[in-house]
Amino acid sequence: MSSPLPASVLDLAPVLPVVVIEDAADAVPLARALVAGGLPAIEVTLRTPAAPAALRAIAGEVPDAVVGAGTVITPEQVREAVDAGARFLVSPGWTDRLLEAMRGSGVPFLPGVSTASEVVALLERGVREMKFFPAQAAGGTAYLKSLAGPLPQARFCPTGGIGPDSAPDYLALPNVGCVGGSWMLPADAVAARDWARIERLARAAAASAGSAQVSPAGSAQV
Ligand SMILES: O=C(O)C(=O)C[C@H](O)[C@H](O)COP(=O)(O)O
Repeated sequence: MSSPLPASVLDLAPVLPVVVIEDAADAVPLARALVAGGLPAIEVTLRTPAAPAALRAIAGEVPDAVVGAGTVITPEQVREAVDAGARFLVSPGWTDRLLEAMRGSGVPFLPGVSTASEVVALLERGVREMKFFPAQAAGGTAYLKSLAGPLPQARFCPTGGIGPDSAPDYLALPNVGCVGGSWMLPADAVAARDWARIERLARAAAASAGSAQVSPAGSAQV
């Protein structure tokens, strides 16, 4: 069996690849390429009909991966994802109904925020770890630095528009635990099933995270 997971999604790995899978047959080789490149925590978005089968395949066949579900926006999807083997849940936003389902799921979760009021509302509900989405469009590192003043207890996984150049800047912030993104999974590489290229890009992403001044709380590995 796999080792126990950290209680927080932010402490799984510094870089969380965000995967969109059109063909469930691609799930296992894609996950193996990410793991081989040093990215063991993998978010499979529930944006495609293939997603539940992809989750199930990775959970069953890639023991070194820690697979979770992204784009979880309904309580029904919480159940579907956990049933398929998701070991963490990520959402681009949140509602009280969704939060209740995520809390009841038994796996760590990250609701998404993009404003100070949403952060305050989650803190009020006892949630301190959040996805910051869409990171670049919502204000990037400058916005997260500004939040750290009044709201230092909140920690984030910024996602959305992050690339190899900006990832280390995010990871250097004290209120960032990990960054998410799809930059190591170009659509043409996935379409061509170029797993070797994806492994190279994953390795570069993992290395750039290693070169950032990661805060101690964000540096834990699986
Ligand atoms: O699907 C979700 O739940 C989302 O919230 C959106 C994703 O996190 C971003 O689409 C990934 O960002 P990119 O690296 O810009 O591709």
